[in-house]
Amino acid sequence: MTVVQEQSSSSALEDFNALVKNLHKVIDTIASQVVATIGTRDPSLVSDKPSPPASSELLSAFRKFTKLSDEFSSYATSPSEHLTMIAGAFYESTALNVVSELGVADLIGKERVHVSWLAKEANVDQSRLRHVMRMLANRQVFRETEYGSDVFENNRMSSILLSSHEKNLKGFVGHWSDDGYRSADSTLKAFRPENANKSIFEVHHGMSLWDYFGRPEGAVARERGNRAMVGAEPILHGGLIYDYDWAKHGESATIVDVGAGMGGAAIELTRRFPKLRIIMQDKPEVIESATEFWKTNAPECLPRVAMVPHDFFSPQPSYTSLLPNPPKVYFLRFVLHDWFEDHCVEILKNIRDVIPKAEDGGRLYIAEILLDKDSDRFKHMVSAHMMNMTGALERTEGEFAEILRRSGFKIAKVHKNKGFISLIEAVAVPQVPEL
Ligand SMILES: C[S@@+](CC[C@H](N)C(=O)[O-])C[C@H]1O[C@@H](n2cnc3c(N)ncnc32)[C@H](O)[C@@H]1O
Repeated sequence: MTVVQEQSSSSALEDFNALVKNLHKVIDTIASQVVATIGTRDPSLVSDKPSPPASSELLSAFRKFTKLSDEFSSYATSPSEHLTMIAGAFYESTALNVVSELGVADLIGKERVHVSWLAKEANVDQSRLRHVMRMLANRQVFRETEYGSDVFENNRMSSILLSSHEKNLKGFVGHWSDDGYRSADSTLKAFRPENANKSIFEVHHGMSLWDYFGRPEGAVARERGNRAMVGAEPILHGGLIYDYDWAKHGESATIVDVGAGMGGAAIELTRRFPKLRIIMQDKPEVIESATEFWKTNAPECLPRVAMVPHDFFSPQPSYTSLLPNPPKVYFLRFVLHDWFEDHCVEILKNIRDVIPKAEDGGRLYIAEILLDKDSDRFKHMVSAHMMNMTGALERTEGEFAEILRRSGFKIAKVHKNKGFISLIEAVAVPQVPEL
């Protein structure tokens, strides 16, 4: 055991001063960029207009700010208050789930409405609903016209709970604060050594998330999970689609989106690159929902998309005999973070068997959150959610390098872009290691 030396008060002060200096720096960047770049963003948060895309500099300043301000708040609160806030964070989470399930944002629409009317329409207790609405308004979700007025309206945050919003966050909220919340109840039990190879979800439900999704009683959760990936699009893709030139593989190249889900990424890609083709692979029931989703939301792109039921643990189709232009590019977004390392290797080896050589244009792209020393609360929460639902975690670049090495690939480049996800570009190495 190492004995930790107590930090001297002068070095603690130095740390604090450095933190304040860094915070000032990012606040200055944000302030000047907000004025210069997104001057139209309504600072009162009342507007329901989508925010214009922010610059990389601004997004990176926002990320730094969240991390530094969290650190700063630990100086500003007592340890007991700090821990209480962490212990009680689930109250905000459940409050959000309640308003999402009740459809409060839809009921409010563009009006200003009294909580008594809301409670009547939603058939719930008025004083409890008021309490929840006020707690959320205090966290900038909904706005009470004046404290104590009991009159609420939607704002920029609550507007993404509107069902009419193509990328509404209702699925995400349910997936995290209902399905995730429930199985998180078994966290401590899952930490026992006998459960090391199971996700918390599996310990709780006695079956994996994917098996649960495939059963009739898991249909609601599956739909939420699928919709979560679409709703999370604005948070997650950041620069994935816009900062990277996907057309460099050829204007009408074909990309195989492995474990594509509803095609959250594929929709954006086909919209942005009007000749690009995508082969979307996923489980049959997901492909069925995805087809319906595309018919409603992106019918104009559908002719360039092939929806293919495919289990990524079975050999990849080679497509060579089927297409004049067989695919050279394989893409996995938020797939590997669902799986333990050995499973990831299995999935990637199946791709390795069919992907063209690097010199012939073969490329594997993995879009995932990469953990590093700058990772903030958001990234750690996503990682905790993965540990809960699927057993895996978010990974570092080094951990991906090892998974790729074992699968017969190597990293060619890591593209950092706006937003949370990084894009790992990998190429096949001639020899797959025997492991
Ligand atoms: C976290 S979601 C990511 C979806 C999509 N790539 C995205 O970023 O929106 C993981 C996806 O893997 C799919 N999946 C799980 N097991 C699979 C399997 N054995 N074969 C194919 N897809 C699978 C799930 O159905 C789900 O759509």
